[in-house]
Amino acid sequence: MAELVFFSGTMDCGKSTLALQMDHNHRARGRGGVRFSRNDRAGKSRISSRLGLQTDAVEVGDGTDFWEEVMRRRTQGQRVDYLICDEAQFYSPEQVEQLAKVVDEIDVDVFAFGITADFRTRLFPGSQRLIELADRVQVLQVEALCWCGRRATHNARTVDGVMVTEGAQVVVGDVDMAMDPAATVESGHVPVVGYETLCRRHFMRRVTAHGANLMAEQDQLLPFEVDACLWHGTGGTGAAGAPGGTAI
Ligand SMILES: Nc1ncnc2c1ncn2[C@@H]1O[C@H](COP(=O)(O)OP(=O)(O)O)[C@@H](O)[C@H]1O
Ligand SMILES: Cc1cn([C@H]2C[C@H](O)[C@@H](COP(=O)(O)O)O2)c(=O)[nH]c1=O
Repeated sequence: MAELVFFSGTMDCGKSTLALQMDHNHRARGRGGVRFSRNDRAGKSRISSRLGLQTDAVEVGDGTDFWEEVMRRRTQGQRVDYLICDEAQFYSPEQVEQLAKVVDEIDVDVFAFGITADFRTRLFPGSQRLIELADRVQVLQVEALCWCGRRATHNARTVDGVMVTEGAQVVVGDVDMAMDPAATVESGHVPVVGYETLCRRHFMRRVTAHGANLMAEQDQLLPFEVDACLWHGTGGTGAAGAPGGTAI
């Protein structure tokens, strides 16, 4: 029996890699599939993984109707056993309902991949509908990490290196683009939007890796020893993880 599965997690946890792997494995066994994506970082009509793999895909737009897409291909004699749907957080709730219909009415497996929540911790409408309708929501095994070493559960947005909680829901970007705010003072500068995965504690406190390093530098200037028990000791990678630092 066909299934609608939502593979979900934070940014940078391997969703697109898994999408490409699943497509490969199903195709290798003779099944016919169609790959879809929307707003991939590599550009239109692509599915790209940070591991270096990328392939072509059908770009989903506001007008895409998944039911019609599958029926058209089948009418033309193309075999369609499954759909790979990357960046599914950007699909509309109606499009997710079309995916459910494809599963239930014509027995096509749908494997959807996407983040659940935006930089304000609010569900994307497409992800919300997937959570409501999917046969299974599968959280990816590979965990993105916060700078402190804890599992990352939230996607923070930075503008010129500073975490923000206001702005448009959709801004395509990557996790490597956070920059030093001090480097942005020259005139004519176009703000750089980036993302950073954080644990809930540091998301709520708005402490990114850059902020944590700044605080650690300030700590080192203190003329006295700060009680070591302030350090939460989770094995963080930044200087802020060092014993003796202020608890952040
Ligand atoms: N140079 C690298 N070596 C090994 N693994 C890497 C490398 N770069 C990225 N990765 C892995 O790729 C994952 C991101 O994969 P990707 O499919 O692009 O994520 P997502 O689609 O969830 O944003 C990272 O969590 C990491 O495990
Ligand atoms: C949190 C958040 C993310 N986005 C964008 C940024 C990326 O282009 C994609 C996520 O891609 P990934 O393969 O999972 O890394 O979503 C956004 O538009 N708005 C947000 O709030």
